Amino acid sequence: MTMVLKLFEISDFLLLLSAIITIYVAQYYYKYFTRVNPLPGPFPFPFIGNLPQYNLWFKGDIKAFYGYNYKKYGDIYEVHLNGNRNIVLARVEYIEKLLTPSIKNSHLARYPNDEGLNELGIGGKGILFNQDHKSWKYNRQFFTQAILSPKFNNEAIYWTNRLFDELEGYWNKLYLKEEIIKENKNIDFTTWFSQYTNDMIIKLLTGERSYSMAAYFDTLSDEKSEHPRAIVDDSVRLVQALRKLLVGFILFVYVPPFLRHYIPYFKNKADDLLQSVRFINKRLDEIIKNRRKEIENTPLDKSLPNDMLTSVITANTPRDVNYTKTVGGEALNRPLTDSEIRGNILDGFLAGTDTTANTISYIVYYLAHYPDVKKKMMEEIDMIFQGDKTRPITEDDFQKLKYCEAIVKEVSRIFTVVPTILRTIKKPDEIAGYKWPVNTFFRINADAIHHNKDYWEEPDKFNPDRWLIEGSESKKLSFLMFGGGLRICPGRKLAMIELVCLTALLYRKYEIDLVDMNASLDVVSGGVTACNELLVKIKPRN
Ligand code: HEM
Repeated sequence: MTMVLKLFEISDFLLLLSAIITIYVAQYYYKYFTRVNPLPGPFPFPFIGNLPQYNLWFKGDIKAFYGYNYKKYGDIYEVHLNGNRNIVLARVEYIEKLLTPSIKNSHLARYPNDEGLNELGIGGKGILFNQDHKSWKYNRQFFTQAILSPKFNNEAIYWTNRLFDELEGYWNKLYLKEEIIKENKNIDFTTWFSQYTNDMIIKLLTGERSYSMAAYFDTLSDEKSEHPRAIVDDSVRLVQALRKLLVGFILFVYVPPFLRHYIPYFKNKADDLLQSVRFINKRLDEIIKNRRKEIENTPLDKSLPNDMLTSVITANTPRDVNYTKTVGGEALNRPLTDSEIRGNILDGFLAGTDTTANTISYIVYYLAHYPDVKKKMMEEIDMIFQGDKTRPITEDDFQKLKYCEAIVKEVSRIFTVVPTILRTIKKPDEIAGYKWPVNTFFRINADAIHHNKDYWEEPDKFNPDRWLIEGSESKKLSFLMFGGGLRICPGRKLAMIELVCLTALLYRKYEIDLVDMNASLDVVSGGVTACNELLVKIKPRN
């Protein structure tokens, strides 16, 4: 009897469960088939949308996934991921409203919701993850003021040279001694430049030295770097926490709170990330506090360092030459709080390291495959430096390195490091010929736009010269290396300084060859397309 009851109970339970699932599935597909503006796209599954196609077929590679669907479905299609309907756009005519630089443009949000980012403590602060229009505008004003100032640019050129000297010091010991050159050792270029950009951005943003390159050198060499171990370890801890946040924040954007809070796999990851954020905040707060003290103790007539931290601390104080009385028509003439300052510094790190480091790897890859381009570049470099392989690069040199600049742009067009750009509309609007409700999530496929023959002549040809032909400016919004509109990358000048100067510093002195000319680029593409490894051999140029 109890057996029968038990069976009855189990079958009842299964019946109930299957009824719930059937209702959910029916409701899911009812919503899907009655959605506003149905567009072509891969067919979604209940609960998981297009996750199987994205994860199983394309191994979570954004570039490959959106590239494949673009070929199949065209300039406008939809995919369903992470509980959101993504409208994917690949024509400049479709994105004008989203990326118009007018202050009247209200489509400034990136993500459909910011609950998770707020929970992580990075939403509503700084600029990168800030979806609050007023607060974003306020912070962006000071970020831009700091990073685009001439003295910041000079600082960037100075540190590009200085850290390159440090890098060469390590390379000399590891790869370039007479007896080692014969061994023809492989260098993982990507890892070195990832460490380089960490050290570079931390110095420029905070004025503090960090020792990522030294730490990497220490892992490769028996002879250790000259920097005290404790200082190296301390800076590595900060960089590791920052990198964890950079890679992991997406968990707080797309994974539902229930999973983050209660399901062990997600909860452990979420807790780990929250701990990293607490650590980062504590370290940055210490740095901010110390700098405030240093500034207070510096007489008004004495100049201050040129890093971003000093600029944002002194913004809207008597030290500020650009005292800003209004921001977007509103009186916001107060200095930034510590929490706002922290948000801006954090954003500079998150947005300014991997983007730059990976681009330099792609430049090396393309130059190796296009000897004619490399030859032309060498002519420019040799003309400017006249055989001097060691003098620091100046602002004047940077301005003259036009072909190097064209190479940076062409590599970024043909192999785009940020393949898609995101916007969510916060009021209904007509976009790409359809009327969309509030909170529609758009993904602009920069990669596809960069390869569209309507905007580019022979789009698949790697041709830096296209950037130098007078009067052949690319069509508005067809080049999205740095995004566009009001949220365009504020670090673009810094990025160009780093990339152009590094290209010249590297090639004026070294011959750089790929270890395997037949290998394609080894990349994984998320928000940023990251190079896993780029093995090269270097030797001094004759
Ligand atoms: C090759 C290097 C770089 C590339 C390709 C790049 C690309 C981008 C792109 C595509 C965006 C999104 C723009 C949009 O949504 O329209 C962006 C935003 C941003 N970038 Fe960069 N970036 C680079 C370097 C840097 C550097 C060096 C910094 C600063 C230190 C920086 C700071 C930022 C910030 C703070 C944002 C957010 C802007 C906002 O939301 O208002 N980036 N970047």
